[in-house]
Amino acid sequence: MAVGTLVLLRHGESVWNAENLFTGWVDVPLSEKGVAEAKRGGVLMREAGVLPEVLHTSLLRRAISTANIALDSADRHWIPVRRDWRLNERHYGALQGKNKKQTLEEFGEEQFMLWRRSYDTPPPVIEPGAEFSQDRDPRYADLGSDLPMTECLLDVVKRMIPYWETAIVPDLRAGRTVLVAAHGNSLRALIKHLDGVSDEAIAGLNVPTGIPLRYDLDDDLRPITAGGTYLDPDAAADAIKAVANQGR
Ligand SMILES: O=C(O)[C@@H](CO)OP(=O)(O)O
Repeated sequence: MAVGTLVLLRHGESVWNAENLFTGWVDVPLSEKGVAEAKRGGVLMREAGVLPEVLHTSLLRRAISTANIALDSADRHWIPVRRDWRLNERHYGALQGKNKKQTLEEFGEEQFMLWRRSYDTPPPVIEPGAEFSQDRDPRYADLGSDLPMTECLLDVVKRMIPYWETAIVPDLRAGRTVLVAAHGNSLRALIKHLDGVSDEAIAGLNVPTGIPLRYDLDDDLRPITAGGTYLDPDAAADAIKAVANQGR
């Protein structure tokens, strides 16, 4: 049986993206612009004839809302859904809730970019009980020692791959069109895995909000077109630059 189609969708702009704050696991809603981006993401899927048959999301409302809005505008609001913390955004540790511009000014470009984009340097850990910590959040009550207090991208790869292999791959092997609605850094982890991007090169890879990225995969689950295809390539190119320049 042919392997199905994979569609990756980063949530639309959140209110904290708009305010330039590190977000991570903090459960902020979409901004008005983010809602519009999600709707347009659904229109792009419908127009391209990319019709998801199953949805996988994180446990965060910006991804959940984006998927609901996009699928509604693609007339696919009825498909089955699985949600898992393993698709959550990278936990940003003690940086959660901090302003990116101020952090850049306080710590300098090199440290700022290490925390944002290095593969294996996590931000400082968040204190349990801190305002933006998730250690008392009931949705993560069963995680035990898996609950992160900070994460680098390598940590995200390690916790995301088991979900990819046990939950998403079986849907693809069954020939389904699979929508994964997630986050900038959890999708970077997945793209790294899919495209075999090196630890160094992944630092320069950014994912725009709200623009579906389509991957057709061969029998070995390798992308037929490296990097996949954005359903609106021009808008994606502009938005990728904006993400790369955040904090400036
Ligand atoms: O704040 C975050 O959680 C992420 C995504 O918005 O930011 P960055 O792109 O800086 O990793």
